[in-house]
Amino acid sequence: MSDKPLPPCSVLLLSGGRGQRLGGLDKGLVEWQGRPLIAWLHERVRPFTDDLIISCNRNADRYATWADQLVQDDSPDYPGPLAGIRAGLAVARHEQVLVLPCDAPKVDDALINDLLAAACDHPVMVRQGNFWEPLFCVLPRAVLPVLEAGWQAGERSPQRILRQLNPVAVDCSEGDPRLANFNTPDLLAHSPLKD
Ligand SMILES: Nc1nc2c(ncn2[C@@H]2O[C@H](COP(=O)(O)OP(=O)(O)OP(=O)(O)O)[C@@H](O)[C@H]2O)c(=O)[nH]1
Ligand SMILES: [Mg+2]
Repeated sequence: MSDKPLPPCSVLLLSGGRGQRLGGLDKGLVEWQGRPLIAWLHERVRPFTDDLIISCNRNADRYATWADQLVQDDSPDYPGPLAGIRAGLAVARHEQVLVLPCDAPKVDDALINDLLAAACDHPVMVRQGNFWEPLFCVLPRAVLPVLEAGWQAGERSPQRILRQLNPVAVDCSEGDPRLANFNTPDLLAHSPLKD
C-alpha cells in the first residue's frame, strides 16, 4: 500500500441491472451475511469519500440511506453499466471517481488505496492477467465527453470504451478473492465473510 496522500474522490456504486441470475431481484438490496450488499460497500467506501453516488435503475428511494446522491437510469429497460457510469460522472463533485459494482463486498482498503493512488488523467483499472475489469476503476470526470460520444454512437461496453483511453493498470492475480462478485443465490449463500 502506498503512503502517498489519496486524492479527494467521489465514489460511484453501480447497483442497477437485470439481476437475472438472482431471479430478477434488486442486486444492491439482496442480503449477504445478514446485510444488503449495498450496506457492505457503503461501509467500505465511506471513509474515502464525502460524495457517495449510487446508480440504480429502479427503487431509488430504497437506496437513499446509503447515498449522498442517487442517480437513476433514464430508461426503464436495463441499459447496462455504462449508463450508470455516465450518469454518475455527470453529477460527481470531485475530479476523480472511484467506480465499483455493488455485488463485490470483498473489495478491501488496500485495493481501493492502490486504485486511488494511481489516479491521473487516464482511467485506472484493475487488470487480471490480460483481462481488464472495467467496473473496478477510477475515472477522471474529464472522460465523460468521450463516454457520451461513444454512447451516442451506440457503444455500450465500458471495457471497450475505457480500453481506448490508455488506462493505467492495477494488477491483481487471477482469482483474487477481493474481486469476487456475487451474481447468483448460490454464491451469496455460500461465500464466507473471510476467505
Ligand atoms: N445503473 C446500472 N447498473 C447496471 C446495469 N446493468 C448492470 N449494472 C451494474 O453493473 C454491475 C455488473 O453487472 P452484473 O453483475 O452483470 O449485473 P446484472 O446485469 O444485473 O446481472 P445478470 O442479469 O444476472 O447478468 C453490477 O454492479 C450491476 O449493478 C444497468 O442497466 N444500469
Ligand atoms: Mg456482477
